[in-house]
Amino acid sequence: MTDFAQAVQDILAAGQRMDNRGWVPATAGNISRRLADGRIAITRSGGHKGFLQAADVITVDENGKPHDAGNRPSAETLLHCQIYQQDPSAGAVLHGHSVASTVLSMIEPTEALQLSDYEVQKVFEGQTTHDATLAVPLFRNDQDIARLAREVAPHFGVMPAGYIIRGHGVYVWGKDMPTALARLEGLEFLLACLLERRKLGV
Ligand SMILES: CSC[C@@H](O)[C@@H](O)C(=O)COP(=O)(O)O
Ligand SMILES: [Zn+2]
Repeated sequence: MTDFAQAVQDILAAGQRMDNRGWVPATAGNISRRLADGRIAITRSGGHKGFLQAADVITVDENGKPHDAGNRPSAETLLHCQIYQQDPSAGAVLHGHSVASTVLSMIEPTEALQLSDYEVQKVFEGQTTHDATLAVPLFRNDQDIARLAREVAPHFGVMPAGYIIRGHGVYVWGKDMPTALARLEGLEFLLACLLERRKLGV
């Protein structure tokens, strides 16, 4: 199987998994995988990520330009390209719109969601104990993706392999698709816990 064919399988399976968990409502979310030759396999813009077909995955260069000019990649392709440029170890990027990430990022007055005392924090690199604090940065939503990317830029190297756009959703990445999926699942679990606690007022 070619690297691209494997990436297509990875992306379709990730879309189904994210849809099953309720993280990609309507046409929300986008998914990509870096190929060994440096190209990026990414979802087309606008499709439902739970029902992706092989033809819904296309390739772009490191700047987000589609190799076939007729293809329209995800509207947020630049955010994926930025992650691959800033983190050479990144091999897969996932973006979803869960209820917890949307609601918590809208009501949090500070610049980050602080997660501590949770065992599951350890899905993120550098988190070796529940005693540590995982600070997931929050960025203002912006339809100008290049401007949004400039807001995110200074945080690489400081933030964990994930961030949240307010009222919008999460970006998470990892060295490969299983790692990115595990981080997304871990982060969504933590956000769900935080939301429950806010509802309980504790
Ligand atoms: C349901 S609207 C969501 C979009 O505006 C966007 O945020 C999104 O996540 C999906 O965009 P896409 O261009 O399909 O990758
Ligand atoms: Zn989105």
